[in-house]
Amino acid sequence: MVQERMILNGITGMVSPGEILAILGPSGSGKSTLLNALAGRLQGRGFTGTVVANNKKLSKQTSKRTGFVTQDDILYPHLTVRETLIFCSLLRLPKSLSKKEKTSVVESVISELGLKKCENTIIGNSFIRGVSGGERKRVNIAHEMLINPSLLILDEPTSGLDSTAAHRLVLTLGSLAQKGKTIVTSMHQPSSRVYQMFNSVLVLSEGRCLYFGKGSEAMAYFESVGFSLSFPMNPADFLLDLANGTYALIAVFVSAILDSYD
Ligand SMILES: Nc1ncnc2c1ncn2[C@@H]1O[C@H](COP(=O)(O)OP(=O)(O)OP(=O)(O)O)[C@@H](O)[C@H]1O
Repeated sequence: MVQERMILNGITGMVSPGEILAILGPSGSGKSTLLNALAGRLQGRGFTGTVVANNKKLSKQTSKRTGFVTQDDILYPHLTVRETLIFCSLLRLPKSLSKKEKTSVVESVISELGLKKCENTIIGNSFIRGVSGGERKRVNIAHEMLINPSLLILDEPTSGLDSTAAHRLVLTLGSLAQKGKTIVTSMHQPSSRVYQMFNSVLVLSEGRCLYFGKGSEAMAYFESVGFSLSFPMNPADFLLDLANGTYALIAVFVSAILDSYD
């Protein structure tokens, strides 16, 4: 018999055009599952709850306007960046567009994602040297940008990138948001300068929502409920420690010591 398991429970949140919502939480907390639910990819697979876009239930029409950048890519190592995007545009863009129009969509996405410098470099893999890790992530985003999505969902787009490349990538996401896109991204360990670019954050801990609100107000909220910092640190690290239960453990430990003095 198949055993059922609760992966997410009682999550509520919202995000508007022009904003970046970051889903934070430790490994296994349910970030990818939540992103899949938001994209309507869990329907009929034990998913209960409601996801609405512009006050309407998700439909085929909304899925067509949703771009989903997965954690693992499936790019052809021998194609160049430009060839990859042309190939994808020929497959994904409507038949009503001519080849010339599809190519011009590719041109604008290449410049929007800052890929001009490497457009003729092959993608590569672990055996054949190709684009850098950061450029590869951008190609994945470009892949989804070809369909001009209203909602762009990204699963750990900065994993494996150094802090500078991660910051640059999130700056690009910020510029897409400024053009009116709605961005929802999971992120494992954002630096403080990346964290301050999020409009709102949703912190998950074992499938439950620990915090949903403005990124800039998270620390004040946790301070108001008794979790304050003893020294300055990256808010994202603090939230991850909370989600991992580290602070709760410290609180229990301190109270146990106090009890032993009574
Ligand atoms: N189809 C499934 N069947 C059983 N368990 C699942 C399934 N999908 C996810 N899980 C479990 O649900 C939990 C959450 O998984 P999920 O991939 O959403 O976490 P995550 O926060 O994205 O993790 P990571 O940061 O490591 O990618 C994990 O314990 C995972 O093993």
